[in-house]
Amino acid sequence: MGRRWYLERKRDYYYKSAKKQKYRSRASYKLLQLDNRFKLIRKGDKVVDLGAAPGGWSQVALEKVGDDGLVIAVDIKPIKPFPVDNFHAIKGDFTDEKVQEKIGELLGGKADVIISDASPSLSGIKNIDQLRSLELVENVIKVADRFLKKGGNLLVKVFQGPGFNELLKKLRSSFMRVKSTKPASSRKGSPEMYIVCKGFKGVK
Ligand SMILES: C[S@@+](CC[C@H](N)C(=O)[O-])C[C@H]1O[C@@H](n2cnc3c(N)ncnc32)[C@H](O)[C@@H]1O
Repeated sequence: MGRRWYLERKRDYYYKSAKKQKYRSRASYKLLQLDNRFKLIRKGDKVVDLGAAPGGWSQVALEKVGDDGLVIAVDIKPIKPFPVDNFHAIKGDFTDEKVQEKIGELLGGKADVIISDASPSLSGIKNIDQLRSLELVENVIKVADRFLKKGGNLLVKVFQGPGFNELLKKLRSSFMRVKSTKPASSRKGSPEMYIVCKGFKGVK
Protein backbone atom coordinates (compact mmCIF):
# COMPACT_ATOMS: atom_id res chain seq x y z
CA MET A 1 0.00 0.00 0.00
CA GLY A 2 1.42 3.42 -1.00
CA ARG A 3 1.68 6.74 0.85
CA ARG A 4 -1.45 8.10 -0.85
CA TRP A 5 -3.48 5.12 0.37
CA TYR A 6 -2.10 5.72 3.87
CA LEU A 7 -2.99 9.43 3.86
CA GLU A 8 -6.49 8.78 2.49
CA ARG A 9 -7.03 6.15 5.14
CA LYS A 10 -5.94 8.56 7.89
CA ARG A 11 -8.45 11.14 6.70
CA ASP A 12 -11.21 8.56 6.43
CA TYR A 13 -14.06 9.16 8.88
CA TYR A 14 -14.89 5.48 9.47
CA TYR A 15 -11.25 4.53 9.92
CA LYS A 16 -10.84 7.26 12.55
CA SER A 17 -14.08 6.24 14.30
CA ALA A 18 -12.96 2.59 14.38
CA LYS A 19 -9.71 3.65 16.06
CA LYS A 20 -11.57 5.81 18.60
CA GLN A 21 -14.28 3.27 19.41
CA LYS A 22 -11.86 0.35 19.58
CA TYR A 23 -13.38 -1.55 16.67
CA ARG A 24 -10.76 -3.63 14.96
CA SER A 25 -11.53 -2.35 11.47
CA ARG A 26 -13.52 0.30 9.64
CA ALA A 27 -15.42 -2.66 8.12
CA SER A 28 -17.28 -2.94 11.45
CA TYR A 29 -19.38 0.07 10.38
CA LYS A 30 -20.56 -1.71 7.25
CA LEU A 31 -21.99 -4.56 9.32
CA LEU A 32 -23.43 -2.13 11.90
CA GLN A 33 -25.18 -0.15 9.15
CA LEU A 34 -26.42 -3.24 7.30
CA ASP A 35 -27.65 -4.90 10.47
CA ASN A 36 -29.43 -1.76 11.68
CA ARG A 37 -31.27 -1.60 8.38
CA PHE A 38 -31.95 -5.29 7.68
CA LYS A 39 -32.03 -6.84 11.19
CA LEU A 40 -29.90 -9.83 10.32
CA ILE A 41 -28.47 -10.88 13.69
CA ARG A 42 -30.49 -11.43 16.88
CA LYS A 43 -29.62 -12.10 20.51
CA GLY A 44 -28.65 -15.74 21.04
CA ASP A 45 -27.87 -16.39 17.37
CA LYS A 46 -25.10 -18.66 16.12
CA VAL A 47 -23.12 -16.71 13.53
CA VAL A 48 -20.43 -17.93 11.13
CA ASP A 49 -18.15 -15.12 9.86
CA LEU A 50 -16.23 -16.11 6.70
CA GLY A 51 -13.13 -14.09 5.75
CA ALA A 52 -13.17 -12.53 9.20
CA ALA A 53 -9.67 -11.13 9.89
CA PRO A 54 -8.84 -8.89 11.67
CA GLY A 55 -12.22 -9.44 13.36
CA GLY A 56 -14.21 -6.20 12.97
CA TRP A 57 -17.39 -7.98 11.84
CA SER A 58 -16.99 -10.67 14.51
CA GLN A 59 -16.74 -7.93 17.12
CA VAL A 60 -20.07 -6.44 15.99
CA ALA A 61 -21.63 -9.93 15.75
CA LEU A 62 -20.52 -10.70 19.33
CA GLU A 63 -22.23 -7.50 20.53
CA LYS A 64 -25.42 -8.45 18.68
CA VAL A 65 -25.65 -12.12 19.78
CA GLY A 66 -24.79 -11.41 23.44
CA ASP A 67 -23.57 -14.00 25.95
CA ASP A 68 -26.00 -16.72 24.84
CA GLY A 69 -24.95 -16.60 21.19
CA LEU A 70 -21.94 -17.94 19.37
CA VAL A 71 -19.55 -16.48 16.77
CA ILE A 72 -17.26 -18.67 14.68
CA ALA A 73 -14.75 -16.70 12.61
CA VAL A 74 -12.72 -18.18 9.75
CA ASP A 75 -9.80 -16.64 7.91
CA ILE A 76 -6.59 -17.69 6.20
CA LYS A 77 -4.93 -15.00 8.31
CA PRO A 78 -4.77 -15.33 12.09
CA ILE A 79 -7.49 -13.58 14.10
CA LYS A 80 -6.59 -12.33 17.56
CA PRO A 81 -9.09 -13.99 19.92
CA PHE A 82 -11.65 -12.00 21.92
CA PRO A 83 -11.58 -12.74 25.66
CA VAL A 84 -15.00 -14.44 25.71
CA ASP A 85 -16.06 -18.11 25.72
CA ASN A 86 -18.56 -17.80 22.87
CA PHE A 87 -16.02 -16.82 20.19
CA HIS A 88 -14.00 -19.32 18.15
CA ALA A 89 -11.45 -18.47 15.48
CA ILE A 90 -10.44 -21.02 12.84
CA LYS A 91 -7.27 -20.30 10.86
CA GLY A 92 -7.78 -21.76 7.40
CA ASP A 93 -9.45 -21.56 4.01
CA PHE A 94 -13.23 -21.89 4.34
CA THR A 95 -13.41 -23.72 1.00
CA ASP A 96 -11.36 -26.53 2.58
CA GLU A 97 -13.28 -29.63 3.73
CA LYS A 98 -11.27 -29.94 6.97
CA VAL A 99 -12.06 -26.32 7.86
CA GLN A 100 -15.75 -26.89 7.14
CA GLU A 101 -15.74 -29.99 9.34
CA LYS A 102 -14.31 -27.83 12.14
CA ILE A 103 -17.09 -25.26 11.58
CA GLY A 104 -19.63 -28.10 11.89
CA GLU A 105 -18.07 -29.37 15.12
CA LEU A 106 -18.05 -25.93 16.73
CA LEU A 107 -21.60 -25.17 15.60
CA GLY A 108 -22.97 -28.46 16.87
CA GLY A 109 -25.95 -27.97 14.57
CA LYS A 110 -26.90 -25.22 12.16
CA ALA A 111 -26.07 -21.50 12.01
CA ASP A 112 -28.72 -18.79 12.27
CA VAL A 113 -26.67 -16.33 10.24
CA ILE A 114 -23.71 -16.58 7.88
CA ILE A 115 -21.79 -13.39 7.05
CA SER A 116 -18.98 -13.11 4.52
CA ASP A 117 -16.82 -10.07 3.89
CA ALA A 118 -14.23 -12.32 2.21
CA SER A 119 -12.16 -10.68 -0.52
CA PRO A 120 -9.87 -12.48 -2.91
CA SER A 121 -6.23 -11.39 -2.95
CA LEU A 122 -6.35 -8.53 -5.46
CA SER A 123 -4.46 -8.65 -8.76
CA GLY A 124 -5.43 -5.07 -9.63
CA ILE A 125 -6.97 -6.34 -12.88
CA LYS A 126 -10.67 -5.56 -12.58
CA ASN A 127 -12.09 -8.57 -14.47
CA ILE A 128 -9.85 -11.09 -12.76
CA ASP A 129 -10.61 -9.73 -9.29
CA GLN A 130 -14.32 -9.71 -10.04
CA LEU A 131 -14.20 -13.33 -11.22
CA ARG A 132 -12.27 -14.39 -8.12
CA SER A 133 -14.82 -12.59 -5.96
CA LEU A 134 -17.69 -14.42 -7.70
CA GLU A 135 -15.89 -17.73 -7.18
CA LEU A 136 -15.55 -16.97 -3.47
CA VAL A 137 -19.27 -16.17 -3.26
CA GLU A 138 -20.08 -19.52 -4.90
CA ASN A 139 -18.10 -21.14 -2.09
CA VAL A 140 -19.91 -19.06 0.53
CA ILE A 141 -23.20 -20.36 -0.92
CA LYS A 142 -21.89 -23.94 -0.54
CA VAL A 143 -21.11 -23.25 3.14
CA ALA A 144 -24.61 -21.77 3.55
CA ASP A 145 -26.20 -24.83 1.91
CA ARG A 146 -24.33 -27.03 4.36
CA PHE A 147 -24.69 -25.07 7.60
CA LEU A 148 -27.44 -22.44 7.41
CA LYS A 149 -30.69 -23.33 9.14
CA LYS A 150 -34.01 -23.05 7.32
CA GLY A 151 -35.21 -19.46 7.78
CA GLY A 152 -31.62 -18.26 8.41
CA ASN A 153 -29.94 -15.18 6.97
CA LEU A 154 -26.90 -14.68 4.75
CA LEU A 155 -24.91 -11.50 4.12
CA VAL A 156 -22.24 -11.70 1.45
CA LYS A 157 -19.87 -9.28 -0.24
CA VAL A 158 -19.25 -9.44 -3.95
CA PHE A 159 -17.48 -7.24 -6.51
CA GLN A 160 -20.02 -6.01 -9.02
CA GLY A 161 -19.54 -6.93 -12.68
CA PRO A 162 -20.52 -9.63 -15.19
CA GLY A 163 -22.38 -12.50 -13.54
CA PHE A 164 -23.82 -10.30 -10.78
CA ASN A 165 -27.44 -10.52 -11.97
CA GLU A 166 -27.17 -14.31 -12.40
CA LEU A 167 -25.87 -14.50 -8.84
CA LEU A 168 -28.86 -12.50 -7.56
CA LYS A 169 -31.20 -14.81 -9.47
CA LYS A 170 -29.57 -17.88 -7.94
CA LEU A 171 -29.83 -16.44 -4.43
CA ARG A 172 -33.48 -15.49 -5.01
CA SER A 173 -34.24 -19.16 -5.64
CA SER A 174 -32.83 -20.08 -2.20
CA PHE A 175 -34.02 -17.17 -0.02
CA MET A 176 -37.37 -15.49 0.59
CA ARG A 177 -35.92 -11.95 0.26
CA VAL A 178 -32.74 -10.83 -1.49
CA LYS A 179 -31.45 -7.26 -1.80
CA SER A 180 -28.14 -5.87 -3.03
CA THR A 181 -26.95 -2.74 -1.29
CA LYS A 182 -23.92 -0.59 -0.53
CA PRO A 183 -23.68 0.79 3.01
CA ALA A 184 -22.68 4.45 3.43
CA SER A 185 -19.37 3.38 4.95
CA SER A 186 -18.36 1.44 1.81
CA ARG A 187 -15.91 3.54 -0.24
CA LYS A 188 -17.59 5.19 -3.24
CA GLY A 189 -15.07 4.02 -5.85
CA SER A 190 -14.98 0.43 -4.60
CA PRO A 191 -16.81 -2.19 -6.72
CA GLU A 192 -17.96 -4.01 -3.58
CA MET A 193 -21.65 -4.65 -3.07
CA TYR A 194 -23.33 -6.48 -0.23
CA ILE A 195 -26.12 -8.96 -0.84
CA VAL A 196 -28.58 -9.35 2.01
CA CYS A 197 -30.48 -12.64 1.88
CA LYS A 198 -33.22 -13.37 4.42
CA GLY A 199 -35.24 -16.50 5.06
CA PHE A 200 -33.24 -19.46 3.73
CA LYS A 201 -35.60 -21.90 2.06
CA GLY A 202 -33.32 -24.87 2.81
CA VAL A 203 -31.52 -27.15 0.39
CA LYS A 204 -33.79 -28.49 -2.33
C1 LIG B 1 -11.95 -7.35 3.91
S1 LIG B 1 -11.20 -8.60 4.86
C2 LIG B 1 -12.41 -8.91 6.08
C3 LIG B 1 -12.55 -7.82 7.10
C4 LIG B 1 -13.44 -8.23 8.27
N1 LIG B 1 -14.83 -8.36 7.87
C5 LIG B 1 -13.36 -7.26 9.42
O1 LIG B 1 -14.37 -6.60 9.70
O2 LIG B 1 -12.33 -7.18 10.08
C6 LIG B 1 -11.31 -10.00 3.80
C7 LIG B 1 -10.69 -11.26 4.36
O3 LIG B 1 -11.10 -12.39 3.57
C8 LIG B 1 -10.11 -13.39 3.79
N2 LIG B 1 -10.30 -14.51 2.85
C9 LIG B 1 -10.34 -14.46 1.49
N3 LIG B 1 -10.53 -15.70 0.98
C10 LIG B 1 -10.63 -16.55 2.03
C11 LIG B 1 -10.84 -17.96 2.15
N4 LIG B 1 -11.01 -18.74 1.07
N5 LIG B 1 -10.88 -18.51 3.38
C12 LIG B 1 -10.72 -17.73 4.49
N6 LIG B 1 -10.52 -16.38 4.45
C13 LIG B 1 -10.48 -15.80 3.23
C14 LIG B 1 -8.82 -12.60 3.64
O4 LIG B 1 -7.74 -13.30 4.22
C15 LIG B 1 -9.16 -11.29 4.36
O5 LIG B 1 -8.68 -11.30 5.68
